[in-house]
Amino acid sequence: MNFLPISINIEDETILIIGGGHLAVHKVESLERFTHKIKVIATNVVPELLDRSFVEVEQKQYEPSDLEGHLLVYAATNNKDLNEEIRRDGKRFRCIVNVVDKPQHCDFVSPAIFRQGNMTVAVSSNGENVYAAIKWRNQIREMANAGTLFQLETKEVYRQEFLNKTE
Ligand SMILES: C[C@@]1(CC(=O)O)c2cc3[nH]c(cc4nc(cc5[nH]c(cc(n2)[C@H]1CCC(=O)O)[C@@](C)(CC(=O)O)[C@@H]5CCC(=O)O)C(CC(=O)O)=C4CCC(=O)O)c(CCC(=O)O)c3CC(=O)O
Ligand SMILES: NC(=O)C1=CN([C@@H]2O[C@H](COP(=O)(O)OP(=O)(O)OC[C@H]3O[C@@H](n4cnc5c(N)ncnc54)[C@H](O)[C@@H]3O)[C@@H](O)[C@H]2O)C=CC1
Repeated sequence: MNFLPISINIEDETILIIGGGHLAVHKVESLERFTHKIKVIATNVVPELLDRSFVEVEQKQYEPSDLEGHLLVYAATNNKDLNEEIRRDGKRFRCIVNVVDKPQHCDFVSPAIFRQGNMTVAVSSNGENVYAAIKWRNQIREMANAGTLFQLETKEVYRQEFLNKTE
C-alpha cells in the first residue's frame, strides 16, 4: 500500500463515523484534538459518545445516502462486510473512507499523532504496522518532553536560519 501524507483543512467538514462502539470512541479521541464537527450513525451508541455533547448522534441502521455531503468517513462497525460496503458506497459520493478493520480497504489511514501548538508530527506505517507507528510517535513525544527537541522559535528566526544555510 502507498499513502500520501497530507494535512487537510476540515473547517467546513463534518466528519462521519458509522458505528458507535469502542472503536468509534477511539477515533473520536483522535479527532477531537482537531475538530468537534463529528457525526456518529449507529444502531447502538456507547455512553462515552453520548456524553460528548459536541458529537451529533443518529441512532439508526446505516444506509448509503448517509454518506452524502461527507468528505471524510470512518467505517467503524463490527461488521466487516458492511465496513467494506461503506467504502464501496463512498466512491459514489466522492467520500474518502477509513475502514478500521482492514488497511487494504482504506482510502486513508489515521497516523499516530504528536501535536504541540501548530506543530504536528504524524507517523504512519502505510497501514502495515500500526504498533510501530505508535511506538515511533511515543519516542518522538518523549524526546519533545525531555526538552531536547523542538524549541519553537518564530517563523522569522527559522527563515533567517534557513536562508543562512542555503546561501
Ligand atoms: C490501518 C489502520 C487503519 C485506521 O484505523 O486508520 C489501523 C488498523 C488497525 N489497528 C489495530 C489495532 C490497534 N490500533 C490502535 C491504535 C491506533 N490505530 C491507529 C491507526 C491505524 N490502525 C491505521 C494504520 C496507521 C499506520 O499507517 O500505521 C492510530 C495510530 C491512529 C488512530 O486510530 O487515530 C491509533 C493510535 C492512536 C493514539 O495512540 O494516538 C491500538 C491501540 C489502542 O487502541 O490504544 C490497537 C490495539 C488494539 C487492541 O488490540 O486492543 C488493528 C489490529 C492489529 C492486530 O493486532 O493485528 C488494525 C487492523 C490491521 O492492522 O490489520
Ligand atoms: N483500527 C483499529 O485500531 C482496530 C480495529 N478493530 C475492529 O474494529 C471493529 C469495531 O470494533 P468495536 O467498536 O469494538 O465494536 P462494537 O461492537 O463496540 O461496536 C460496533 C458498532 O457498530 C454498529 N453497527 C453494526 N451494524 C450496524 C449497522 N448496520 N448500521 C449502523 N451501525 C451498525 C453498532 O451499533 C455498534 O455501535 C471490530 O470489527 C474490530 O475488529 C479492532 C481493534 C483495533
